Amino acid sequence: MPFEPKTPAERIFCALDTTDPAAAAALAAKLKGTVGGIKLGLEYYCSTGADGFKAVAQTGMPIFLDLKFHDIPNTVAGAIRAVAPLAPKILTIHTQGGPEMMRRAAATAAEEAARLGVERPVVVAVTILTSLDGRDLNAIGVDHAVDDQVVRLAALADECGVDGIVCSPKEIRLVRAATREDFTLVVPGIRPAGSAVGDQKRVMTPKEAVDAGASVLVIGRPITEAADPAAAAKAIAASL
Ligand SMILES: O=C(O)c1cc(=O)[nH]c(=O)n1[C@@H]1O[C@H](COP(=O)(O)O)[C@@H](O)[C@H]1O
Repeated sequence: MPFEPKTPAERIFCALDTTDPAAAAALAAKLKGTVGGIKLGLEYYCSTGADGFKAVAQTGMPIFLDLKFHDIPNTVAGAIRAVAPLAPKILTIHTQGGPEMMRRAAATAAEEAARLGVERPVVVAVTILTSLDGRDLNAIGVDHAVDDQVVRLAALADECGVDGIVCSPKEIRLVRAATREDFTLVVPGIRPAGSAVGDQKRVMTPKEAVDAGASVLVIGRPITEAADPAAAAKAIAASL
């Protein structure tokens, strides 16, 4: 199930990395209409759980639940069943759990959504985090260049039947060439010209990422730390 946004703004999912459900719901309401959805990740979910998810979901915004599941296949399948009633629009797992884990994750997400009668989440697998560079890969024993490793993991994820991957904007063109046409490419590491890079190492501007073939742009601090987040999101959408 590919993710097919109809407008530039719908491609943008704003990452709300906070522990405060009231603040997250208020910001989600403010961003409604200027972005396609909200991404809730480890910091938020570990602090607020399913109730925190529901607090943001009741704004009506599609939710991308980014918990990057990475464990043995049975445990990941159980975690997917546990979050399935929340019916997230997008859900992350990790390629590095391996082929069997990815296959089980894709199958479980489909089976559980059908059983519950909810829309199936778009399941995407994280390749190499955008905070890593070649030196970091070498430090964990991977001797391939970042590009090569991302393409290898993307092709494996495609083979295993997940809907797409998470990669940095730098690898989009290579991944597009190595995967099926409707593969969903979720891309963090997005920085409008002039904004602080922070802990991200492989970045591009929103327009460069969309021109290269990104399906979804994950953008956090350039929107959430702006004096006027809705205006910042609108300016990014206009730049696309
Ligand atoms: O899976 C992700 O969303 C993710 C993968 C990755 O490789 N890099 C990455 O930054 N992310 C997430 O994307 C968001 C980026 O936030 P900003 O750096 O503030 O724009 C964060 O919530 C990260 O958890």
